[in-house]
Amino acid sequence: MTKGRVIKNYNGFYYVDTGAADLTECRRRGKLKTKILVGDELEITELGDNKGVIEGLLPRRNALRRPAIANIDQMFIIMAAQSPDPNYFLLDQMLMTCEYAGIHPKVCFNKCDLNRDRAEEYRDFYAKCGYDVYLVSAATGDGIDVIKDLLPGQMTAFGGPSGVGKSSLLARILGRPLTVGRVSEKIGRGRHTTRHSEIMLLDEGTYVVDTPGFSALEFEQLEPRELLRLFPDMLAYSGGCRFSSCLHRSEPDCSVKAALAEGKIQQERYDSYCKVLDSILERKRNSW
Ligand SMILES: Nc1nc2c(ncn2[C@@H]2O[C@H](COP(=O)(O)OP(=O)(O)OP(=O)(O)O)[C@@H](O)[C@H]2O)c(=O)[nH]1
Ligand SMILES: [Zn+2]
Repeated sequence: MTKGRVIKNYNGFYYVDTGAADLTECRRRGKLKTKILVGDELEITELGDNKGVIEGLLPRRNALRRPAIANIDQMFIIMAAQSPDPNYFLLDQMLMTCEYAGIHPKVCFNKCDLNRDRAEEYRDFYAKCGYDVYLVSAATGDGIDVIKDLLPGQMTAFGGPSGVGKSSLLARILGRPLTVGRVSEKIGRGRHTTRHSEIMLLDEGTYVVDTPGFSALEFEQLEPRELLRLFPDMLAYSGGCRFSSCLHRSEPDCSVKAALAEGKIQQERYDSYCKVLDSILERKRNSW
């Protein structure tokens, strides 16, 4: 049996990178019931002629829901320093979506040529929350090498809201337009312009994946108690609350609110937490 990773799912076939020069075109065994995602690591039986059968999935380390991608080693949330202007709640929602998937993301501010001061403000803020923040400009090339150096041996995903310059940034990082990939050359399909998630194989063991349609979870569906886990900077202070059921909103003797008062938790983060908590509680009230 051979181990490999699903790079692309197309027309019912899974294209698997086994480290060989060519991808292996696989179908799944009928008895295999689990849904297979792009990024999944699996065991295949090779049938020769770059064809194979998927025998089973290796355990998943994490999985994004939208788009569905498994086993992301690192994820960058891209924001713009300006146009579109960043905002804390939007970025918090994207960070929460990653944390929910089991991914502690990094943050990258693009368009720093337009407003470096604001990018630095955000960098300092999110560094205090425990996130690595990178300042770049796809226009000038500033900071791009630092990102490139983080890629070898990893599967890296890039996500972010529309218009932040994700395509420009990826083109800079990859040194070529996003719509032409080595993967599609390998499959022999040449140029393609569809934007479903497809992993680009840069080098052995180095993958880059775009996340078209990446958007925040519908947090209303979460349980109130699940929410704090999505804010690692606040979770760290929750151990000392008087009530084990504390939602850190209006309960007395709350160690999260104490940390907020002492400036150990930043107000904007707590505000994001409360905003989402309120929408969850509102949904619960309405469903009774
Ligand atoms: N000043 C400046 N403009 C940039 C930079 N990066 C991208 N842009 C511009 O921002 C606009 C959006 O860039 P795209 O790369 O298309 O952005 P995108 O995030 O892929 O956009 P979607 O396709 O909507 O997801 C374009 O007009 C780019 O020229 C940058 O670093 N600085
Ligand atoms: Zn509390």
